Amino acid sequence: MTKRIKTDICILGAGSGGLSVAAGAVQMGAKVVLIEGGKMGGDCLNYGCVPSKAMIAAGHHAHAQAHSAAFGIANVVPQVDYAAVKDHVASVIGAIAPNDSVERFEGMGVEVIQDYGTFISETEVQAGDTFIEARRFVIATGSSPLVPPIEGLDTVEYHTNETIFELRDAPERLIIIGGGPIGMELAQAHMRLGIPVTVLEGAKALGKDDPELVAIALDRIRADGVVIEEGFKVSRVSQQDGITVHAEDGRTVQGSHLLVAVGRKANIASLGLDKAAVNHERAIEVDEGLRTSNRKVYAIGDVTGGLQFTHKAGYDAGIIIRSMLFGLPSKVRTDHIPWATYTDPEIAQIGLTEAQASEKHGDKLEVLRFKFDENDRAQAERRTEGLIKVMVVGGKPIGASVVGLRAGELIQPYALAIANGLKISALTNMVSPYPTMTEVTKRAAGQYYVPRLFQNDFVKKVVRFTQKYLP
Ligand SMILES: Cc1cc2nc3c(=O)[nH]c(=O)nc-3n(C[C@H](O)[C@H](O)[C@H](O)COP(=O)(O)OP(=O)(O)OC[C@H]3O[C@@H](n4cnc5c(N)ncnc54)[C@H](O)[C@@H]3O)c2cc1C
Ligand SMILES: NC(=O)c1ccc[n+]([C@@H]2O[C@H](COP(=O)([O-])OP(=O)(O)OC[C@H]3O[C@@H](n4cnc5c(N)ncnc54)[C@H](O)[C@@H]3O)[C@@H](O)[C@H]2O)c1
Repeated sequence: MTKRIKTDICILGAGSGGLSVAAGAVQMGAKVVLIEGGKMGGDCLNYGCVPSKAMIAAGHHAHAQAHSAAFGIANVVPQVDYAAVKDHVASVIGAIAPNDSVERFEGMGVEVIQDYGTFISETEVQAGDTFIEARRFVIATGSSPLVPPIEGLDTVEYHTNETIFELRDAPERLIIIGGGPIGMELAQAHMRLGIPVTVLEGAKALGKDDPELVAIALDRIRADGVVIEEGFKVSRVSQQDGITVHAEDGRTVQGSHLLVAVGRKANIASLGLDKAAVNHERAIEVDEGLRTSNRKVYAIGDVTGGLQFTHKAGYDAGIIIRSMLFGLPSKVRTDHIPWATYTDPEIAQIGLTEAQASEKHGDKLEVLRFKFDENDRAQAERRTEGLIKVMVVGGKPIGASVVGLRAGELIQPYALAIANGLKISALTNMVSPYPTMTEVTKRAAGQYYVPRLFQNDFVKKVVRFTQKYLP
């Protein structure tokens, strides 16, 4: 039966971005309709961040069993039950799912429609038999795995992030096409669970991060046993001795299972964007305030392209709530959005990398460096492979890059500093408890003062003078 709804805000997509808008807007008094065609929680909860980090955690435990001898504890060969690991993954998703559930959002007062939505005009969306007119629309439909037109791919059974976490029989040998964050995180997790993995990367693995840091991470990932073939331009895939992937240069790699992880495509195909007068090419085009070419329609998160992270979708949500609910001008910025790749060691980045900062600021750039082997906690943990670099211009950090144990946590003081335009002295003024890994963030900042204080003749003269005459 046809139903018609008039509302303040209608959101398409209940993933990281859409849920944040819905929760914020309804709790501040707006009437909100939330349309979700797939699973509540979107990619992050069901096929992305959560299952991948749960698998990484399982891999970490298996790896620790096999690598404890240096601590005086005998190594053992871990007995991995792949299906039980998947039960663990499912139970972690299950533990978080209530936060994103229909019941929770209906409890807050959101009207949730479980169907796919499509624009039928500039002011109306249809979802099943329901027609929704809204003062403002939010497109938060996310992205899907990009499956490139590789010859023969459609003749073999392949996985993407949408199916790999459902697989319960352990692959004998896993091939992953794509050495980005998805490929490398899942490669190392599987390897540590006892599954031989080969990653086929067309260019450079983890190519979006600082190459010096990436080299440190890749050394350890290779030491775990992952084979990483870079510059591997896939020409075709065939069903031959299991699955065989062929490169343009004649290399071939065989495996029992194939995971394709070569990037994302925005979920825009069935949104009726032309009827909504929303400009788009590969992703939805938005202005600085995340408004589309139709002023009533906003777009946030993965569907806009750019940085595709859960915390970016959540940040976008805050920007448009300000604008939709209070009419206040608000602009997105991206210089303060960090990211982390949860390989072991992790790699984390905020702001400009050294190469980007050098290109932009030339001689004005100072790069501060601190290695983890000078950190006592890293020594105690036997995790001394690690490096932090901080890019400083005019006394302020404009970027930081970290590789090492818990880099995703260690980047956060710099996330705070860059978000608030703090000087490098804000980091050196901080007192870190000893012994913690976070001390590396302060010690890196401290390098700023080494030439200014410890290698400075003028300072030395002043100190000699004061030592003569100070009572
Ligand atoms: C394997 C993997 C690991 C990842 N790990 C991390 C990580 O560790 N940290 C991190 O920050 N990011 C990570 N990401 C990225 C993160 O998952 C995304 O950036 C995030 O989910 C984007 O949120 P979103 O709200 O834009 O879209 P999504 O979370 O994808 O939500 C979009 C929702 O819209 C729904 N939808 C689509 N079309 C319609 C329609 N027409 N009508 C109604 N509903 C519709 C979809 O079903 C979906 O539920 C990972 C991604 C993957 C694939
Ligand atoms: N820890 C995290 O925050 C995290 C983890 C996973 C994913 N993500 C998000 O999901 C996005 C998608 O991840 P992704 O790893 O799929 O994409 P990506 O675009 O980051 O990396 C894809 C890789 O595949 C390679 N590639 C592309 N086509 C290829 C081909 N035909 N043959 C061989 N290699 C090919 C590219 O050179 C690139 O290195 C990320 O950019 C990120 O925004 C985040």
